[in-house]
Amino acid sequence: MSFLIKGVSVLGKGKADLLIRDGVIAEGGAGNAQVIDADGLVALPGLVDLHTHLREPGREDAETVETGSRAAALGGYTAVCAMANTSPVADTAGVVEQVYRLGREAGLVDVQPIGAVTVGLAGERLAELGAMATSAAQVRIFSDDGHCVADPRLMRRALEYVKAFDGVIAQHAEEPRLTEGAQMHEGEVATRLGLTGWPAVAEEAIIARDVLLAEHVGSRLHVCHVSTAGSVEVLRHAKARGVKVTAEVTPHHLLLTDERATSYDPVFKVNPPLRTAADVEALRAALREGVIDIVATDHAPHAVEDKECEWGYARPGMLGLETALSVVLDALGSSAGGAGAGGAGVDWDLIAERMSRAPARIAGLTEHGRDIAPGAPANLTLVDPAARRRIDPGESASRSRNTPYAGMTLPGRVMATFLRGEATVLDGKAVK
Ligand SMILES: NC(=O)N[C@@H](CC(=O)O)C(=O)O
Ligand SMILES: [Zn+2]
Ligand SMILES: [Zn+2]
Repeated sequence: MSFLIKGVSVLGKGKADLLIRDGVIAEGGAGNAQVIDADGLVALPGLVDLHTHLREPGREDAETVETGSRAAALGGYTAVCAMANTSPVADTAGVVEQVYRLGREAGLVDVQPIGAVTVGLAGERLAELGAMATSAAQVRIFSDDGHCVADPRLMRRALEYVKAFDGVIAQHAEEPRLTEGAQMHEGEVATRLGLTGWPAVAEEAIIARDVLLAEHVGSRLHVCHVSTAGSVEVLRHAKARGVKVTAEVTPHHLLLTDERATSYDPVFKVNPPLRTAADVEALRAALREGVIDIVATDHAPHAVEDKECEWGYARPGMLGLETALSVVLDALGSSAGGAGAGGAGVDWDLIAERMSRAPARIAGLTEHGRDIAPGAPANLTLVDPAARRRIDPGESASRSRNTPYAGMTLPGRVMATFLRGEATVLDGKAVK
């Protein structure tokens, strides 16, 4: 199968024809390639998500590897890293290999399993990190996400252990003693609503500790879902000292604030919680500047009974894969004076760096996040920057419906996605 993508603007610059053949960006005659009219479309390297919850094994009613992969492809992704908080937990070679195999079978994106740091995410003893690293899934990222590796000695040992194979520990930074019973961001809104607060310092204290630990042992640390202005300052300081730390921000923390909780709609309940407008501004600036390296979705599907209940009982987490690029275009566009018609003013190279190249580098996914040039694997996505779409939860390819953007109109639309030269999305629709 080959494709000729006609008149596409690669990273928003100029116009070119792209030939895809035998899984790579090719040169030469188009032959009998299927022609795609890409007038007005922007080509980006396929997006890479470093933080996705696929819920399989264990909660296939909320998401499966296949449904989550389809949502990812529709969002422009060609690779996702699947978090370990499944049931059973992905803390053995057997479970990570199962998730890896399910991803290959679905064939919609490359699914790279993340291994748990501790057995059962219990924070008591290290999981079989080496066995997961040498398994068929070749795990390089380890995380207890959903839980913080709170014990500093365990965190130190995990950081030391993964150094041998250039692995990285992705930390969910939340000091558990400071967030007992927490329901939302600790601040004015929480006081008004009478909900227990999740203070910014619970995140910042763990990041500060962990960058010092990473510096001490010379290992790589990745910080999940950074949500506060104070965390940005800690990261800035660590990076200036040369600590090997990278960080992510979610689309929702770039767009939404704790004011959303006034609706008491649990769709806005998430960990870490939605913060203040000042935090949102700081996160946007940090992402532009590079203090925050990447956008990661933290796509967290939940079944209806876990979300459509009282706030206090609802599980934290929200969908993200299908809306991430649009939210980022909206968030980065608006404070830069507004993305113009047809995406004028969008820094596409920055989008490619923060949503494809840098996450691919952190995860060690060498086939992704490559320049769109002859010989490179044809992992790419075509975006219509002029489109605007109203988000309808019923249209989601995810098995869950907990999108916080329902009814909002967002810029940009993914029109096509290619994984190793095979179309996974065409005309804005999933191919299989
Ligand atoms: N983000 C969330 O609120 N929830 C995540 C876990 C996590 O990312 O901490 C989940 O697994 O549902
Ligand atoms: Zn988390
Ligand atoms: Zn998560």
